[in-house]
Amino acid sequence: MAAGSHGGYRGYAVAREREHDLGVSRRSKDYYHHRHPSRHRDSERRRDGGRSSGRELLNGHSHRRSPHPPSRRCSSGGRTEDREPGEVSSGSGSERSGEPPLKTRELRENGVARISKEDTKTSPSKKRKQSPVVWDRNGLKLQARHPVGGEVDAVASEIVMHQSQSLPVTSSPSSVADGHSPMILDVSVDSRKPQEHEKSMIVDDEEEKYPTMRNILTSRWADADDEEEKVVVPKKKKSVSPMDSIEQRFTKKVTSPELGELLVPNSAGSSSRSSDSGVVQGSASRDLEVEKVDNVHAEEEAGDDYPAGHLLDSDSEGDVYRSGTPECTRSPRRCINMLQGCRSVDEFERLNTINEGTYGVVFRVRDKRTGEIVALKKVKMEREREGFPLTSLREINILLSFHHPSIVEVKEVVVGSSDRDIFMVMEYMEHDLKGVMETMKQPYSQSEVKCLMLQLLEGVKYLHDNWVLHRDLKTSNLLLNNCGELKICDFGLSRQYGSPLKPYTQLVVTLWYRAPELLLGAKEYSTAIDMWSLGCIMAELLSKGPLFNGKSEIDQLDKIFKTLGTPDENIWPGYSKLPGATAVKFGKQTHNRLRDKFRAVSFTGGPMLSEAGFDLLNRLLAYDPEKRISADDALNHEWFRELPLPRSKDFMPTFPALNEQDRRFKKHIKSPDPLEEQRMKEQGNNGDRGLFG
Ligand SMILES: Nc1ncnc2c1ncn2[C@@H]1O[C@H](COP(=O)(O)OP(=O)(O)OP(=O)(O)O)[C@@H](O)[C@H]1O
Repeated sequence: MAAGSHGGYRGYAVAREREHDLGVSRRSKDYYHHRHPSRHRDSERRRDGGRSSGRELLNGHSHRRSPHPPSRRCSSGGRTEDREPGEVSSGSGSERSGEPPLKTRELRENGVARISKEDTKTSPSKKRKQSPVVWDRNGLKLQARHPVGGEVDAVASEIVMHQSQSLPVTSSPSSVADGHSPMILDVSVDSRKPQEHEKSMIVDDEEEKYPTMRNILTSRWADADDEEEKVVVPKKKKSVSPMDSIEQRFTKKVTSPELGELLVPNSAGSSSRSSDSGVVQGSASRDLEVEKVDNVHAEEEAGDDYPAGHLLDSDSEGDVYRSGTPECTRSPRRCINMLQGCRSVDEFERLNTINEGTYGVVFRVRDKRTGEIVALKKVKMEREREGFPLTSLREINILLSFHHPSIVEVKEVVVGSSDRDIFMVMEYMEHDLKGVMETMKQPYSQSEVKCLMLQLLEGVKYLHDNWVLHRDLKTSNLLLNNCGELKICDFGLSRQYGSPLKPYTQLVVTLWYRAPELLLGAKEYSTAIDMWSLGCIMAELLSKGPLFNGKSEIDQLDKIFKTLGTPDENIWPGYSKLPGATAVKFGKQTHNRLRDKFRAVSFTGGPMLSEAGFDLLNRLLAYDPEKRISADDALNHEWFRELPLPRSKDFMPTFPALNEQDRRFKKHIKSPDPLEEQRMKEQGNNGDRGLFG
């Protein structure tokens, strides 16, 4: 049991008063020394009052700059090695450029970075990190780099979801060495599909209109080994018959499916299978088909000719592009029965419903076999006309691939009695941050916020290092347990991003946490959107209330501008070119008033934030996405090194397990969610129609 759990919540309040953000427990110091030995030495040396050096203009606000601006380099190896068991890891054992994944010298357009080709070519020392997840692109020929190097047919590179193949916590894409997308796809245009290729270059929305073969079998594990990546494996896949290939895979896997493992059917269209834990009878209709039905992305819906229940594997030739007959018989090697080998949901005893979100309902259950309490998230299918919801597929794909202490773990996928009952089995967490804050009388203290922010930043760094944008970071998507651990959940809106940036939909991120570039219509965006959300979350942790709680996009922008000042070309080059910048006239607010909300010293009980803390907050909320601090740099920010030091997880407050209750009908003020917004727009019930109607 965590030390902190002895005291419970009442003890916590008393302890917090005692701490009062000044005294730091010896344990806490030990934690810090242990965690950042070199940083501590540095900070000892630096504690000389030289904190008033540079000044920098962020958000039009002149503010103090840390005397030791966060190094663009992140301390790497030491941090990982020195970690206490269970401590979050930055996940970076690899080299760092000191810049966010996409950063090299960049061209700027609409305030959003575009990578320059010359730069990518002239950075031979930088190595692109492989993305763990590969989405197929219809109309494009996918050539995936084999984990041990070289290019292989995308189908050949299928990777079975398997615990032992978890993506290493260490990763750092750092940069792009060859100017290709970090998706590791050598994309050559299928000459038969010129128009499709052109379309795919236009916008993400467009690209995603196609019923692509996104599937959870094409995940790929990042491989930090330079040498291995350089090895070229001959394209032997072409010479292997599809059926051979399937059979090989089938015979290898069918007998003992591992947790989360996805199996290939032994014959086209047939999917009878059993597992030792529960027989799951299948049929073609039980298979899952990846269908392009993404509620959020304003994407074109798939043709009606895809029956529900098939998952198509990637197609390296692009020849099933929007094809109307996805039956396995037509293209057996592409048919993946991802349910094969999955356990039945009957193997779990339902304890209670935790919550019902937009994309699924979450239950607390007990695994009858092991007695373990886990969370089951049922994938919502009713909104899908057919096929498997893309959002859920992405979530399953990413969560099965990722293993990090700050990211909720999906253990396996299980199936129910009906074709459409698919569940993710996740580690169970007692609370989510939003629920916890609603029950707290006082906000978290600075040292507690530091503990939570460090974990959050570690998780986000891991995602960004692995080329994934979460795109919906908010307090209800941050789970907490009574061991003081924070884990990011809900990857329904997440997606892989690449280099160069491509246009993506703006309708992502719950309104209150949505970055200004999204609100202003930027279609090219990157990791900075998640960092903005983190700024909003940090402020919320400190004040126990949302920072910008707009009711509509315009209201949201208005609230941001009133607090941070109205942006202009000086503080945000490219701002005036953003579609929304001229669409609405906002009142001119010249000052950044953020400091008024977070005082360095508070006599009124309001949230307190030191200069360094304010500096970090301001950098997270920088208007210009290029100036916005990266997760890597934020982890190295002075604030985490100054007193009060981050609280040890062991001493974080504990609360009665909120998730043992049914929280579905609890009334709370909720930020409009992108899916709800989309629905309202579809229904023409837009209230405030937003910047773009
Ligand atoms: N692993 C878990 N353990 C305990 N509770 C969980 C877990 N995963 C999710 N929950 C609870 O269920 C809620 C909804 O989960 P999640 O956000 O994944 O669903 P969603 O349908 O995508 O929700 P949203 O509408 O916020 O997008 C969370 O806020 C949390 O309270």
